[in-house]
Amino acid sequence: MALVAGVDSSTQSCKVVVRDADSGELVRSGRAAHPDGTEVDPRRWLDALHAAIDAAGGIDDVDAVAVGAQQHGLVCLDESGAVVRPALLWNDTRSAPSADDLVSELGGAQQWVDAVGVVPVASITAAKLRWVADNEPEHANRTAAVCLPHDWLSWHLGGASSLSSLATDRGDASGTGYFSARDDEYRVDLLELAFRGRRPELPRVARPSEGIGTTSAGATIGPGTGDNAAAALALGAREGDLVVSVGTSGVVSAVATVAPRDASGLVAGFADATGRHLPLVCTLNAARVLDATARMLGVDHDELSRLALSTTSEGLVMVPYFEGERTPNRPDATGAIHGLRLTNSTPAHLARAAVEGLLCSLADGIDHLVEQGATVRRVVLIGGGAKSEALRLLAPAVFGVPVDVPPSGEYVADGAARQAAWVLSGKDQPPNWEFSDVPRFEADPTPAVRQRYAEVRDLTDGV
Ligand SMILES: Nc1ncnc2c1ncn2[C@@H]1O[C@H](COP(=O)(O)OP(=O)(O)O)[C@@H](O)[C@H]1O
Ligand SMILES: O=C(CO)[C@@H](O)[C@H](O)COP(=O)(O)O
Repeated sequence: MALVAGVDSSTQSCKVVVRDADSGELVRSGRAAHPDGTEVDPRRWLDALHAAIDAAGGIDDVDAVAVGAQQHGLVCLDESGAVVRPALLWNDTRSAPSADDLVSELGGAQQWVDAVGVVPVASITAAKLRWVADNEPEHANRTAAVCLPHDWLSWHLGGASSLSSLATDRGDASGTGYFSARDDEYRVDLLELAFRGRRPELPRVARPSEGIGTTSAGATIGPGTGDNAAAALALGAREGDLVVSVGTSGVVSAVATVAPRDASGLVAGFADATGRHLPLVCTLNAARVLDATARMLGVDHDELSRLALSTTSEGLVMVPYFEGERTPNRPDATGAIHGLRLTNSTPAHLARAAVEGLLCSLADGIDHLVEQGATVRRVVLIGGGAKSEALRLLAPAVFGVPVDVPPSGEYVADGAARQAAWVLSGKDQPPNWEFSDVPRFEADPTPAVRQRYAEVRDLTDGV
């Protein structure tokens, strides 16, 4: 039996799954925590990867491995391959003014969409490069190569021999702001614009099922990809499937054969891991809104969910911009509670408002994707937040459509494992792994909840 391993190096933790390459059956798994914070030394990701691999019983017996990881994070390397400064993560908003500068320097949002399908916001790698160039010129001058979290981990799995052996894939490259998913090529002019004339080496963009190296134990290393592209691959997403992920980020994405061109910047024109496109809306505030609300109420997640389901919100609305927001682009916004009355000032109402506020921000994301031409055949809910029963039960009410919730699992790591099996097979298409029956959640739509959220959403913008 050939085995493959898949990795999800996400914002909060590293997860490893080992699966049968032919059937996809789960053989074993492991995980390890990442440090907190919006800048992280990549070597801590490597520590967590090794700890997660150990927890999964090792990967010396696998034939192929691939890495999925959080998108956009900026890893700067010097001539020797050493890390120049801690990686700036996708949810680090200090680069917001740099993003605005880049948009105006190219002539506006439409110019960026025409060039790379993406309008820079703080999360996009190009904005982080500009921030380093303007604020840490000594680090910028030492930077000989730039890559993304998954590129860097794959490179280390393969021995990290030289900068020229760095490789990435189209899915993750499309989140940099200097790669066009539509034209399948780097825009070195935009890299230079972002890094103020510097031209660091970039990872080679491998084909979706191309091996990019071997581990010390001889396993083939797949190209890997960004976490959202990996999740789509795991779920076998087809046109009409909207994948909603509630992790640290809230993401709504859909595979498409045509690249979107959204000059409003709400929908990013990323690529998927199979050669198609992955129009995507991403928020900064998702599972941690529930974490914070549970903390405020002094309860655990199960109790938060029970409280939320024990009442309606009765006019209480939470706007969940706890960490600023990316979609809409309000990096300085804060969270807010609206509509407090003596009658709704209870832990249960607050719990309900938190779940509904989070779902309303995701529902806005669904609307944006539909406005960009996505069709909705089904909505699939994944990510750590989907473990909340309240989220599962209230999602179809707030979204106004039935919601499929696959069994709790590591879909990003699974997508990476499926890519590894694809690389191993040498075939045109990923292997046909069996999917178990997916429970469908249905509920009467509650448009009044969204209406009330829309009335107050824009009242708090910055401090
Ligand atoms: N039962 C639960 N209800 C709500 N949130 C949960 C539950 N269990 C875990 N989470 C949250 O899910 C998040 C982790 O999800 P995950 O998708 O792994 O995130 P990431 O990919 O960003 O690292 C954490 O914020 C965690 O607190
Ligand atoms: O920035 C994006 C997508 O554009 C995020 O989806 C990151 O890729 C982080 O994902 P999680 O760790 O929250 O799953």
